[in-house]
Amino acid sequence: MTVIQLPFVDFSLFLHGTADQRGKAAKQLVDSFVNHGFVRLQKHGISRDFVQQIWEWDRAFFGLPEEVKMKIVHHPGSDLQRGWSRKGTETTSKLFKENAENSPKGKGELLDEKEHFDCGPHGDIEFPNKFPSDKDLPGFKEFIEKYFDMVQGVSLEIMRACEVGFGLPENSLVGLCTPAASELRMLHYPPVSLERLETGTIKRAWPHTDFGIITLLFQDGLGGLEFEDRNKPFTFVPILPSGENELIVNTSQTFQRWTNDVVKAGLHQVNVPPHMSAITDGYIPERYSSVFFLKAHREVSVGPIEQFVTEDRPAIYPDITALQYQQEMTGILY
Ligand SMILES: O=C(O)CCC(=O)C(=O)O
Ligand SMILES: [Fe+2]
Repeated sequence: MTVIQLPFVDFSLFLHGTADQRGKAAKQLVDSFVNHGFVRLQKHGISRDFVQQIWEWDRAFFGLPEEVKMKIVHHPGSDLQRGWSRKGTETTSKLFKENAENSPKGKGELLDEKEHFDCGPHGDIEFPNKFPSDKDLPGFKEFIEKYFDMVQGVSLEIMRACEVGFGLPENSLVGLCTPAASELRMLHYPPVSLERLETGTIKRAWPHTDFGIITLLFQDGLGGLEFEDRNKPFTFVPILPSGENELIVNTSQTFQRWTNDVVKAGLHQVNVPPHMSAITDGYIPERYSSVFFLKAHREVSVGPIEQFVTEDRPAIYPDITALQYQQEMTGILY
């Protein structure tokens, strides 16, 4: 049996290399997106130190008393997610009918065993951010805003690499992402018993694809993220933490729509980490991760862009705005 190896791309070659190196790195990135919907980036410009700080803030936020997190609770609906979503709120299983089809019948709702904090761009007027007060968690808002800007910047460089890799005009993708409408998410997966997972109605996250253009992800040392083996649809391969300060990037639905299915969204889930040694007394330890959903500017269309529409490949998706699309998809999650 051959296990798929997800390629590593040294992104510093795109950021700082010669024209030839930039072109090669961009091609590797785009090939991995097309083939797997996923890639791992090394030397992406976010330091190991900074990633450690993400885990510290993750622990600080999720360690707050429930009544403090309740002050910024997210209310389910089609509005963009802001503030704290408690366990059992977002239900990724609803995004793919295969989840219900594959589950043991009559076992009830398929829930995610996770809580998260979400925020949008600074000073978002349409969907205001909800941060804990300075009294409840001093420094959190400042850290998150700095992190947002940093990772939005890396995302736009990845979009530039996609422009080069696909031979698209400069700014044809980057220009669709400004002003920023992206979302940053901090995640906590509480400890969970194997017994509970074995009911077949609970997963850390059910197989799903994300709604934005691309998703940038850091996971802690425990692991658990898995991507689809496209040779065997709806089966999954773990992305083992390599210890290399890697940034995992997956393609999402807006990219699939823009490229008229040339770049398909990467299907993924969060499962029991593959090393059984991580399991103590029948419990899987808690896990932290953080994701950044690069989103198109809200007024931009998520229909196919002109370079991906030809006589042989007519437009598959309708022209609706990124905001309409996002709200439609968010509503399905509850
Ligand atoms: O925690 C992870 O590794 C994945 C999270 C995820 O897929 C999501 O929030 O969309
Ligand atoms: Fe996801």
